[in-house]
Amino acid sequence: MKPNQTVEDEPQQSVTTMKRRIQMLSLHLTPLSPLQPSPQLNMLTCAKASKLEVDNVSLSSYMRGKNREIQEKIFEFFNSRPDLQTPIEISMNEHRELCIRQLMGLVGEAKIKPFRYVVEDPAMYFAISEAVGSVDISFGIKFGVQYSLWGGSVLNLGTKKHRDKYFDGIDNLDYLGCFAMTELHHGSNVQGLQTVATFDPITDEFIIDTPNDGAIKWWIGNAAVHGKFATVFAKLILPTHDSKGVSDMGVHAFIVPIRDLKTHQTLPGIEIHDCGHKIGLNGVDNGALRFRSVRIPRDNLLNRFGDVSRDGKYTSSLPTINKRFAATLGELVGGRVGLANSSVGVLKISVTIAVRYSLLRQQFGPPRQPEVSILDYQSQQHKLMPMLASTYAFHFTTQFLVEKYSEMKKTHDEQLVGDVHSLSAGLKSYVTSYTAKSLSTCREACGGHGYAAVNRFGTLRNDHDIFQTFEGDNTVLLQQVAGDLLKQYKDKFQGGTLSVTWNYLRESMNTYLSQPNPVTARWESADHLRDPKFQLDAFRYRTSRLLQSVAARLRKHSKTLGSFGAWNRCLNHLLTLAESHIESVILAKFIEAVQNCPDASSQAALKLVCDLYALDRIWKDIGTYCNVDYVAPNKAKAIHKLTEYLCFQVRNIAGELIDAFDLPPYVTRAPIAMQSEAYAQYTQLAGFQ
Ligand SMILES: Cc1cc2nc3c(=O)[nH]c(=O)nc-3n(C[C@H](O)[C@H](O)[C@H](O)COP(=O)(O)OP(=O)(O)OC[C@H]3O[C@@H](n4cnc5c(N)ncnc54)[C@H](O)[C@@H]3O)c2cc1C
Repeated sequence: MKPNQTVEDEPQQSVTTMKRRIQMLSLHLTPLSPLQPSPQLNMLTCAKASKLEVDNVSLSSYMRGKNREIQEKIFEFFNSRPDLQTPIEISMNEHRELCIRQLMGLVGEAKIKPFRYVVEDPAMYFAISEAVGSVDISFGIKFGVQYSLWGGSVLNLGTKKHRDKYFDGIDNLDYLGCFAMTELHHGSNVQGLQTVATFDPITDEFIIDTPNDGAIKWWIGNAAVHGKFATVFAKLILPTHDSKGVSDMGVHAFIVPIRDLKTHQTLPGIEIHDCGHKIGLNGVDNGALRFRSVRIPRDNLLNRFGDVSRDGKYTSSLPTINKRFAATLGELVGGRVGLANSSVGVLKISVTIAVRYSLLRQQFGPPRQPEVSILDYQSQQHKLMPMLASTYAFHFTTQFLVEKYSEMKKTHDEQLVGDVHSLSAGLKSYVTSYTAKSLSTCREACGGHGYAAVNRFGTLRNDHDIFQTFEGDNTVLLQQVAGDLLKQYKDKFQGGTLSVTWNYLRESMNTYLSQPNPVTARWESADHLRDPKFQLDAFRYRTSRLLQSVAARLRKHSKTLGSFGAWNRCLNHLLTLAESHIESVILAKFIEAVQNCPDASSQAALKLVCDLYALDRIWKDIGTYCNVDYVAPNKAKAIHKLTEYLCFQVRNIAGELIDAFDLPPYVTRAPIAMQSEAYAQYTQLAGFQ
């Protein structure tokens, strides 16, 4: 009984409450009579009545990155060149040839030369890469292999002599190249690579060898058909001076010419085979490479982190194999930043097609009234609106990642290096997994027409799927994030400082780990639930709890299982921790983006979307929150109701939110995304006049 309630009021209240409950129940149990308006539609009308007005121009200008102009130039160029557009049906060989022509067209005809941006202006480079991937994902990956992997390894792992010798050839595509790290037996475990590069002091050369079939370089992009060079990762072997033995200096990178520059013939000692037809990305020629005593000059060692002198002495500013290995791999994080960024690009395209079509498509409706748009169904909103909200959330967070990466490239600040490494691993993993799942959801949300190849979900899904695996398998990358969190946690206890993205854990040691407050656990007003402080606290509380509990479990299990066994025993827990942390970072960045938005109407729209992102995530994990008494049952119910309401609200501005991505029709392309002309396009394509 409430404090101001009288005893006489009570039975009256109970009767009213009971009546209301019976009414609610009967709504669920009674089949809708043809004359009755559906309760869902009543809710819709309500939601529509309070529709936000969105100033599309300002929202879209807030969303535009500062490098939008170059993206538009790329879209215009390819839009004007039907001969460079990828048809729906294309054979593997034709697709490979088309991809190389697309690349040549970009550089030679559109005069866009991205190579210098790899180091000088990464934000510009990633913007170009995202736009190129919107033309064709195979083209985007081929572009990435040339400039980010092959070119990036030369710039980031080599020194001035390499830059001077190779820059122009890579830039103008005379030196098409590959990045040969993975072997048949080893992908994720790069330290397990077996290819060897043995120094020969007599000839001043390295001899590259594939010691067994397991060491054949596998999956190497650009190798099967087009590549002239490869950056080959191999164990550096030096003869020792004192005895007949040799010493293994760990994995290093070497430039190995694989085809003749003029004749394009495969060079002696090198065997190249085709990895064949793949599930997707068939415009990229992945190949396998075997080396038999291939000699390369000593200068071809990419020697930024370790060098060999003429007399065979090894020098490095880094003291151990592990440190050199970490530094080498650390220079390659640009690829992950690019993949996270491009994956958001794919998600935007997919959500745009699905939402546009869902607004247009009508099925069923109240009796004797027009049919309703399928986006008016609660289930359709449930599939697509949180996805739209996540797309916005990822957009702002990957922008932040790109900024941090660019800053790191300029300053080489050590703390930033660690921060970007972990953030890029976490975001690449989280975003690409999310996009991969969403592509299937979008296809299904568009019904039969979603299955037509022309509407693109199949190609997008197949081409994007491998984003989850290359540049670091997602499950492996998440473990790096978890490992980093645990290290920071331990350092903190030992008096160290936390890096910027992890700052919130400082508080977690105090506030977040205290028992949940039983009073706030019951607060259920919309104002409270939509307060960014509540939302962020909830995300961070979950991360902090997971961190503390997994640390305790690891300590306990390592006594009996050793560290490897204990890690494996807690693996799922560790992965949940990493995802939870990444979600905390994503929400923090989204909230910041909402707060920084200068236009009031755009800010209101973004706030709505951000609230949906936050509450939907909390709702998805509501069991955890309830189990630890962070959220009481009444609050859980309020979160659910509010999430559904926000879905309705976001649905009402879904068209505007999609338009703010500003994707030209050339990029979306799917006829079902063509707004009002969708069906006309469709029938024309099928051959109807
Ligand atoms: C189309 C394509 C293009 C590619 N291009 C290139 C290229 O140009 N250059 C290049 O060098 N490589 C390239 N690769 C290789 C790619 O980088 C590797 O496939 C990737 O690193 C994963 O390694 P793997 O295939 O050995 O997978 P594995 O490491 O064998 O993984 C298989 C499964 O085991 C799981 N697993 C592995 N280790 C662990 C662990 N510690 N804990 C829990 N689970 C684990 C993974 O999660 C995964 O589900 C390409 C691959 C493909 C398919």
